[in-house]
Amino acid sequence: MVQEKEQEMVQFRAAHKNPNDDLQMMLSYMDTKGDGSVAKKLTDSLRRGRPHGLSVGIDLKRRSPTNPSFRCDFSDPGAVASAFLDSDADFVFANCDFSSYGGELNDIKQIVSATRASSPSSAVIFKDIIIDPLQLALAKQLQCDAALVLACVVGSELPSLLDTATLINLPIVVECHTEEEVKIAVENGAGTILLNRVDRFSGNKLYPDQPFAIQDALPPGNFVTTLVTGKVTDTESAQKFLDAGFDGVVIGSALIGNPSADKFIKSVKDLEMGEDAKIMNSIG
Ligand SMILES: O=P(O)(O)OC[C@@H](O)[C@@H](O)c1c[nH]c2ccccc12
Repeated sequence: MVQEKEQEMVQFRAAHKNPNDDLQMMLSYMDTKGDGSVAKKLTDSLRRGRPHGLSVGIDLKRRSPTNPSFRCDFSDPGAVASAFLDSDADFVFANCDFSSYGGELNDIKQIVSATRASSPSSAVIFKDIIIDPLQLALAKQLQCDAALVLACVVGSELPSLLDTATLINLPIVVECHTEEEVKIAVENGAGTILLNRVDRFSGNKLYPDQPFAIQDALPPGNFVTTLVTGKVTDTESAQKFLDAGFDGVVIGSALIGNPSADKFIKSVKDLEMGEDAKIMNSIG
């Protein structure tokens, strides 16, 4: 996946190499309008379930690299996004990487405009294999509320991508698998961490309890927004994430193309933190 993206980026960089190019210009100047409202919108949307409930995000994908049997050929991604938001989902990941997720730029435009129209406070997060700052500028140009960066893909480039994101005032969601990745992300100022339970390096194996194992790497005081993803298919595990203090879950194949999706969203959103967990989380 990363190699394919590298190839694709050769052309993309060439198309945007002129210093007067819109994306280049965006990367060259600090966004001085940054007053914290962009970050606040994202946090509010990702923490809409708080103080005692979970938020639900949708991974709007037609294909899944971790689950080859999944496939859903919707033609109007804006309408699909609106339908999920009407069913009380809180935010949407819009997929850009065609070969892995079956998304494309036009999809993102449609998802952004449909979301602005039907649920303006809901965040749209640009999801791609991000390896170049130009992609952050693209996410900003498409008016996404944030972009996803995979810690395992960018490695030592993570701090500089986070700096670029700060410069252009685009919040970043950092996807992490390990405690080490969480530490590096947090040390470098990441405001939102997405913990993925599916490890792409070990043949897409599911580690159901991984989020709990790496929670210690998060700073105390709820400053960082935390989401869990990877084969979230039942309310029992969602309840555990809620009690452990996570803010939300991101769900893909269990919702896309599922005729009972609205019921599943409702059942997750109806969960309430257990009494012991309320005490623990108010201290932690
Ligand atoms: O519920 P699923 O089909 O397991 O997929 C969701 C998610 O784990 C996966 O698509 C994913 C991996 N990384 C992400 C980052 C953002 C959104 C979604 C994802």
